[in-house]
Amino acid sequence: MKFGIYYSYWEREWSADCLKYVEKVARLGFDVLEIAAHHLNGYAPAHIAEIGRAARGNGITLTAGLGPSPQKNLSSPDPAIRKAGRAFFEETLGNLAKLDIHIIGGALHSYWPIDYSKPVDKAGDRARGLEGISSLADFAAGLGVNLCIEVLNRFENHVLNTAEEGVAFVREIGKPNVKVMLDTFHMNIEENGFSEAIRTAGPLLGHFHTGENNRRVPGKGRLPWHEIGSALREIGYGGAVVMEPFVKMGGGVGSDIKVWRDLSDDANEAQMDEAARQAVAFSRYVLG
Ligand SMILES: O=C(CO)[C@H](O)[C@H](O)[C@H](O)CO
Ligand SMILES: [Mn+2]
Repeated sequence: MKFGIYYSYWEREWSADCLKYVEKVARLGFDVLEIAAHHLNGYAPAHIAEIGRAARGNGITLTAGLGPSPQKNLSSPDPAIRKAGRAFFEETLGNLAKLDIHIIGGALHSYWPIDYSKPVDKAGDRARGLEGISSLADFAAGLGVNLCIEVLNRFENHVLNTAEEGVAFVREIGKPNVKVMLDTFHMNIEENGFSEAIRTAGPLLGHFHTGENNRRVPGKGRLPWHEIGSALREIGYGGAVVMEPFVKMGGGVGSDIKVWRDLSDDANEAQMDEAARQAVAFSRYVLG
């Protein structure tokens, strides 16, 4: 298992530059830095090369996270939007390959967060999302990228809310580089049990997010980390465990995640760093 953190822990916007976090997370004891793929296509080629060099130099593996926008939604009923989504993914996947990134995770089959003021068509969105990911899978495989389909809680997405639904979706696609992704924050809301859900995903588990019940860093809440660790070891999970804490209000991140109070005890950057350092040490101990 490799242990990582999504840099959105420190940032208010998904478009924030990830470069400065490469050295920081290495210093704090992480193996993996997850970067937002939302605006990767806007990075200059020289900047992409610099991030890649920094990652190699610091011994950091990069992974990518994405909540596709409604305009890039592979499950949209509008064929023009699906086409724009496909073009966005092709360009993004090309940039991921340049960064030696082999994993992208998120609601890739849909968009995020869902606008529930509109009518919900779960069956239609699932069918179109399935077709979109199926037809993208070989393109991603050609670039060495795994598409990890994140199971989210009901308030953020309607298509896949449980490990069982995620597994059925990924099995139906039946491509070796399309995997299930679980996130302990969402599992805590939707699953009957953590071990059961992790066992359901089994060998199809391609990426794993951790966060407490209230999205503080692992170790500061009440999730059953020993149970989660035992289940990950039982299925022989050898992938990345990326913590995804959200503790500060503000910006696009704060509003997408719905952070309406400070959950960091008003931490400054040094205190945020220290909490992350302790959380990765805790994660290695309890999950590894
Ligand atoms: O858990 C999540 C949202 O609640 C997701 O992993 C990411 O935050 C989202 O896809 C943005 O990258
Ligand atoms: Mn997540």
